[in-house]
Parts: sequence; structure tokens; C-alpha cells
Amino acid sequence: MARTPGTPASKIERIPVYTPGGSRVKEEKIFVTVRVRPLNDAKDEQVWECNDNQTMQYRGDTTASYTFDRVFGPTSLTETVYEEGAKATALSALTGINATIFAYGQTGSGKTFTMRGVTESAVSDIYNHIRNTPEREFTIKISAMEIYNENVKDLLMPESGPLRLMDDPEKGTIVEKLEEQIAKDSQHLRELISKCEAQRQVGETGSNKRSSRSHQIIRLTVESRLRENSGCVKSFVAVLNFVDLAGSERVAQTHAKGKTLEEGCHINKSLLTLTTVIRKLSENKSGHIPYRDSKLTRILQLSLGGNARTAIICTMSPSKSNMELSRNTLFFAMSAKKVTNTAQVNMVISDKQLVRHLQKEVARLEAELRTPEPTNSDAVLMEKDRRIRQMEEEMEKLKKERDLAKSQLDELRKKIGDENQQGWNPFDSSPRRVAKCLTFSFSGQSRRNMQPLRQSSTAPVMLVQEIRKLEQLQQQLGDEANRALEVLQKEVACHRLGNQDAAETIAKLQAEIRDMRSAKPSAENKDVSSSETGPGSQTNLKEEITRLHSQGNTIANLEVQLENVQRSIDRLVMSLPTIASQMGPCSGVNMEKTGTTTPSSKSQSGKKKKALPLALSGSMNRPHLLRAPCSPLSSSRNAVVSPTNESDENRAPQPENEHNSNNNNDNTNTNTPTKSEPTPTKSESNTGTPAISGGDASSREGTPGSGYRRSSSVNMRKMQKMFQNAAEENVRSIRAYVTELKERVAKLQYQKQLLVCQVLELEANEAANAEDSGTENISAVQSSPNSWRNTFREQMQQIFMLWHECYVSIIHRTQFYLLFRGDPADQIYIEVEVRRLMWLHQHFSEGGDASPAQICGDEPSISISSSIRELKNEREFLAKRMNSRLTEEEKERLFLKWNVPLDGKQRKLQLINKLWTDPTDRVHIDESADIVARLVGFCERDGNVAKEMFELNFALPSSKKPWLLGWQPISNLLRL
Ligand SMILES: Nc1ncnc2c1ncn2[C@@H]1O[C@H](COP(=O)(O)OP(=O)(O)OP(=O)(O)O)[C@@H](O)[C@H]1O
Repeated sequence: MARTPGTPASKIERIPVYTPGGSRVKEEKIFVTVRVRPLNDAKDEQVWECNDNQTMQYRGDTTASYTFDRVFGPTSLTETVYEEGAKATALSALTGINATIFAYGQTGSGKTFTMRGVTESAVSDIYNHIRNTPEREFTIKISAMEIYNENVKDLLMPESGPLRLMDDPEKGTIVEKLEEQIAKDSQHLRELISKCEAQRQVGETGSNKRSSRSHQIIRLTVESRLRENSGCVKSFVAVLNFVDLAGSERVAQTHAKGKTLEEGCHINKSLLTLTTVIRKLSENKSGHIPYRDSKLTRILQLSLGGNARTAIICTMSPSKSNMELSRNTLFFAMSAKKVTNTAQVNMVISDKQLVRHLQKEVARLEAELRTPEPTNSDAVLMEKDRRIRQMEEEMEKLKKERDLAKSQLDELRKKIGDENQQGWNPFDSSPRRVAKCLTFSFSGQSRRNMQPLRQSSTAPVMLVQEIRKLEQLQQQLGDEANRALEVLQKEVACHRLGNQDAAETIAKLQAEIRDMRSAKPSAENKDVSSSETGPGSQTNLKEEITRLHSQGNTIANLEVQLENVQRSIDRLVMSLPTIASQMGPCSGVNMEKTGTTTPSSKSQSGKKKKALPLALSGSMNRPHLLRAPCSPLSSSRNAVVSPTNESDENRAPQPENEHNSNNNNDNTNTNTPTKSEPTPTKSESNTGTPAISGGDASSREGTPGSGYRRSSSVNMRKMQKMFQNAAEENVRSIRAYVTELKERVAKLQYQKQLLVCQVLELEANEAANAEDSGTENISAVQSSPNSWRNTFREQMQQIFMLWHECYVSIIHRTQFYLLFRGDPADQIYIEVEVRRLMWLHQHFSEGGDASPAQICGDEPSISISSSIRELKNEREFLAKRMNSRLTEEEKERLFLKWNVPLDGKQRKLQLINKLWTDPTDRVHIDESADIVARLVGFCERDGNVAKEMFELNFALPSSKKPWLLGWQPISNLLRL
């Protein structure tokens, strides 16, 4: 492949610099040109002609013509030879590509003459480029050597004596201790080159009075890098060789004797090796290439078939007397044309640059260390990630629900749009009717603060829709509970192994499960978009609400029974280690791993007071749970639950190796785990990972207990453990799922409660309208933005008072307060909140142990005392979160600001107990909300999204866990 001959001068003022981006290896042929010198002797006959600028032809013989990349005739200028035959190659070094230019030819043919000119021009161009590339910093170094009689001599340091060649794994052959000097500028470089040339061995041959008797290599090393202000630490580095070979000659022709003869022999020998290397490279690069046969080829190895761009200028005489040597030169040139090199950009990171870069990096890391992340624990980060994912999933789910609700609303709008001409339009932004507030028997101060409620914007048809949706949800929850219970029943069977405690618990649980299943909700699946639910149909609404009321017991029962089931499961899980411990050391349960605590002997005797920590219901894989619990017993569950096995399975297992010790009650071996010593031994606690071998065979044999009795082998014990652990894990998972169901039921209760409130309000309005005959006008509070703002302020003040008096969750208060800041679109939420709080307040003031929707008969009971208790729990929860959410300084600042004694006990709780305690002070409220928001990670910026979620969730202070409801996913808050 011939490359484009030299670059025109106009284009090389500035060589494009490749962006460092990796070494791009590119195969390319050596660029071969031939320069014919003028006849030495005018009387000599010229037998070689240049037909065009690429072909040499022996005079008149068309069969003897040779084509090269470029041919320069006897009248050509060295400048032209450089421009067209060497410049591109030489300047490659500026872009990080190794380059070599050498002259080959018989003695006296003009090698030195040509190379001097080429080197001079190259030096000029190199410094031109440097001047025109200010953004890069260049360093030019020079070294020079000659190979004379196979000795390498340093031309910059001639006194240093012969130099050795060394093999470097990265750089190839290097000349040991070769002097290298930095050229300060072009002038300095020229001087150094001249000095080297002056050192060169010359002698007189028959063809040349000043014949070069050695091979000369002037080596420039070109380094370049982007200047200081660049962050890039990479540099280009390349070597540029100018090689002036000694002249090939015919000893016989030159009549050389003595020293000249010896020199000639060495010259010929090394040139012969060069020729052989070139020939072999041109024939087959993969074969052996005898680089090592001469120092010349060793030193030039990279330039011959390696990582370099190479240009060879073959010089020859056109005269007849040199015809044969000229032909040899042409043959050499023809071979060289076929040699392929693999040049690539050489990028390096210098030590200096690397050190500088590393120093910067160290400084950056130190700065990071000085301002550490709020938490440096991987585990905490992972946990956060998990929670974020969980929240995202929850959000996704809620968004879908919201979209569904929106589409249903759109449909409704269409339906009722035409029918609202006579009545009020719930979607009209300027209501034509005045609301008649619900009346409550408030007393005392709070009563005086109460403002009348305005008309709910909820149409009867929407209420019907909502009721039907609730029915569906209720149905769905019931179904899910039953499916979970089926699985639970089977898993529970796996635990029929042991003591009285466990047996009783299981029996109780089974009874509860039976109850649960018989209490399956009977509500039929209603089509919420049914056309039967006509707009404004009061009759329908009444029917709906009556039906909903009549089903109230189902929801209440479901919740109560779920509560019972969960308690039983808790007890069952608590009793598991007892069973395990009775089975021997190998049957232990890794309680730490499963997150449960080791029960005391007291707790085993059925006096446990504290429920076990809940598993993560939010992370449960529900389909997986319901499809197939992970226990290996799942595959043999039918056998396990078989009633015929029950009596046997209820017997406590008696492993052979412990049988005696269990029978001997006076046995003093305290190392044996017994019921009174349930703490797992070390071996027990390390047995959490189930063994696999033999698992299937054992599982087919029936219950873990019976299987264990049949064999005391190690595998059987492992199997035993595996069954036990897996079954326990499943029960725990189900327990978590039951918890989740409970939470969802609680939500359902509040949605229902809201509906009931709305229906009651609607009825009250109807009645009031009948009395007033529609004489009331549009409320002033809705007629202008100003009046809305006034109303908002008043209602918020009312809400603050009610929150305070009803001991409402301060997380709920914070979320509500931060979300609803007076936007007219917030109106509905404010109203709903006021209405619910008034319900609560009324019932609390009436004696307390009631539910705001007790009317339905299925609401969880709420009392002042339970609210106070839950609020206390919530405050404790928030106090604990201070450690993870606030820095030490932030805490100290808050203690100071809120007058918490710095040396006081439980300072965090003291602080939290001061929050949200003054409903009349807006600054206090603002600051309280700010702190709570920090602690729960509530973000006001995302308020729009949160409002939508609020709309769907109908948050209310809960009788169970007040801080768990609202638009924060329940499970997320529960386990923070
Ligand atoms: N193209 C040319 N035009 C004019 N003079 C030339 C040309 N080429 C060479 N000469 C002259 O011929 C003589 C020999 O040239 P040079 O020393 O460059 O040959 P060489 O090939 O280097 O010989 P050797 O191998 O013996 O060193 C010099 O005096 C040089 O000036």
C-alpha cells in the first residue's frame, strides 16, 4: 500500500495532534523512494532513467523497470526529496508515532548528502510545529551513535567507549548508557547534530573521498503533553531516527586494503543482514527474522516490521560503471516496499505527571474525608437503597390506582355533566350552594374555635363508586387472607413436633384459622363503573351505605381475627427454639440470623409479653409465598398434614444420642440444651445454613420428627435442621404477611370512615337545604382568593387545635402541614381533615373509647388513652431516629435552641417531647414540622406527588400506629 507522498508545505505548519484515546495500531508499508544522484563524471554513461516520478528503468529495457513510492531524478533537490519522501514520516514523531528515515545505497551515491538535508529540514519543521502548538509542551532529546566495525559508539560522548546493547521487554533493544541531551531549541539541536557528525568515522574509498565508514543513527526523542492546566496526564512519546548507512561497496572494486578492507567487511556484513531482514520481512513476517545477526538490525528492529513508520531513501548513481550496485540497491528497495510495519501512537504517563495527578487525587480524597457522608456504613446504604426501591414500588402502585381513579372520575364527569343543571356540580369551581355544616356536640374551648364546614365536593354518585371500590378491596383482602392462611395451616403442621406449649399454640392457631376462613367476606364483586349507580341517586346511596354497614362486621372480624392469628403465630415462632433445642445440638435455630430473640425459660412457659419484631412485610414476595413456601417440606406437605400422622408427630422428638440424657432428669450435663436452657450453643447458632445432601430423600420420608427418629446420621440431622429452619422462616413470612393484611384492613377502615362522614354530611345538607329552601347564598369564603386565604388560616388553626387535643400523630401533622399550604386545590383536604378531627374530638369528649365511624360497627376503637400511648411511641421512635438523621452538631444546636439541658438524661426524647406542643404558636409549629420532616425524611419539594398519594390514602390518625398511616407507605415507616 503506497502512502500519499509527502505533505505539501502549506499543510504541515501544524500537524494535527491525535486525541489520546488508546493506541490505534495501523499496518502500513515502508515508504520507499529512490534518489538518483547526478553523474560523478560527465564522461560516464547514464544507464538509468526516471520515466515518471515513480519508475526507474534501465535504459531502453522496458522489462527492467522498477516502481517505487517516489523516484527523484539526478536534478532533484534534497528539499523535494524531504518533502515528498520523508517529511510525513519524520513528523509522525510529533504525534507519538515512532519514525525512522534511512538512506541506503552504494558508497558515494549521496546518502550522507541526502540525510543531512533531510535531517535539517525535519528539525526546521519540528520546531515550526512546536511553535504553532502552544497548548502542548514538547521536549526534544537527542542521542547519537555510530556502528563502526560492529561496535556501538556514542557520538555525543565519544570518549565513553563501545556501548553494550541490552534487551528491554518493553522498549526492545536499547543501547546501554547512551548519552541523551535535551535540545533547548532548534539551534541547539543543530549544533548537537553537527557535533555528532563531526565524530563520525570517515575514510576514503575508491568512490568517495570522504566515505562514511560507519552506520550513523541520530535519534531524536519527541515528548509532548498538554500543558499544566489540563487534567490530562497522558503524553505522547516517540523516537525519530535519522539513519545514514555506510555505503555498500564491492571490496574488489574499491581495492581496499588493511583497515579499509576490515571496515568494508563489517559494513558489508551488517548491510547483508539488513538486506536479509528486509527480504525475510517482505516474504514472511511470521518466520524467523535474523535481527540479532547485526547490531544495526538489532538497533533498528522496531523500524523494520515493528512499531514505527519507516521511510527508506535509496540512493544510486545512474552511471553505467555502477550499474550492478545500482541494480542491487533497486532490488533492496523492491524488497523494502513489501515490508509492513505496525505503527501506533505511544502514550505514556510520566512519573512526574503521575505523581502530580496522584497528589491531586489524594487532596480530593482528603477533602472528602473532612466532610464525610452522613453515614459510611455500607449496610445502611444498602438498607436505604432497599427502602427507596420499596417506596418506588409503592409509588408506582399508587400512581396506577390514582390513574384508575382519575379515569373513573372522568367518566363520571361525562355522565353527570348534563344532569347538574338543576343541582350542584361537584366539579364546578364556583359552587352555587352554600354548605350546611354538620353539627357536632362540641364543648368548651375547642367548640368555640370550630368553624362551620362547607359543602363537601363529593357527589352521591362518587360516594357510591367509592363504596363499591371498598367492597372490592374488602373482598380482595379476605381472599388474600384465606390464601395465606391455607399456606400457614400447612406450614404449622410442620411444627407439630414438640412440647405442650407449642401444641397448644398450634391448636389455637388452627382454630383461629378455621374462624377466619368461615368469616370470609360475602360481598359480591361489584362493578364500580356500573351504570346502575346513577348520579345523584340518593336512594342508591342509602342502599349502598346500608349494605356497607351491614358488612361492617366482616371487616371488623377480619381485623380482629388477623390480630389473633398474628399473636398466635408470634407465640409459635417464640416456641420454635424450644422445640429445636429439644432436638439436640444440631437442630438449633439461628435466631440472630432470623431476627428473633432467644426466649427465656419464662417466655417459653407461655408468659411472653413482648411480641416478636416483625419481618419486613413490604419486602415480601407475596406470589412466592402463596405459591410455594421455601421449605423442603413443601414437597411432602400432604404427608405432613395427614391427620393419621398427627398423634405421632405431636410427640416430642427423641434423638438417639440424647435420648438417655433427656430421660435422666438428674443428669448434670449442663451443656446439653434443654428447655430450661434454650440459648443455642455455638454449634447451634452456626447451623443456619441448611445442608443439601440427602435432602430430597429425607423429605420424602415424612415429618422431620419421624425422619429424625429413623436415623441419627449427620445428614439426617442436617435435614432436620433444614426442615425446621425453612418451616420457621415460612411461618415468619406468613406472620409478616398477616401484619401487612392488618395494615391494609386498617386503611380500608379509614376509607370507609371517610365515606360514611361524607354520606352523613350529604344527608345533613339535604335536610338543611329543605329547611332553608335554598335561600343561602354562596359562602363568602369561596368568593375570592382573599377570603379563601382567611378561611384556610382559620381552618388550619382549627386543625392545629384539634390535632393537639386529639393527640394526633406528629408525623401526620408534619406531613399535612407541609403539604397543604393554602393552595385553593387543598380545600378538599383541609375540609376532610377538619371533619375527621371533629369526629374524633366529639367522641373523645363524649367518653372516649369510640371510633369516629363506630356507626358502621366495624371500626377499630380509638380512645384518648390509646392515642396518647401511640403518640408517645411515635415520639420515642423519632427520638431514636435523631442519631441517624442528625449530626452531633445539629443535635447540640437543637438542644440549645429548645432548652434541653445538655447534661440531662434522654435529651433526644426531651427534645421530641417539646415538638408540636403549642398549637397557637406558628413559629413553634414551623420549627417542629421542620425537625420531624428531617427525621422521617419527608420532602416538601415533592409535594404534588405526595398530595396525590394523600388523596388516595385518606390518611387519618390511626388507633393502631398513628405514624404509620398517611401517604408514607406503612411498612416503610414501620421499619425505619
Ligand atoms: N544529489 C547530489 N547532488 C550533488 N552532489 C551530490 C549528490 N549526492 C552526492 N553528492 C556528492 O557526492 C559526494 C558523495 O556523497 P555522499 O558522501 O553523500 O555519499 P555517500 O553515499 O554518503 O557515500 P558513503 O557511503 O561512502 O559515505 C559528496 O561530495 C556529495 O556532495
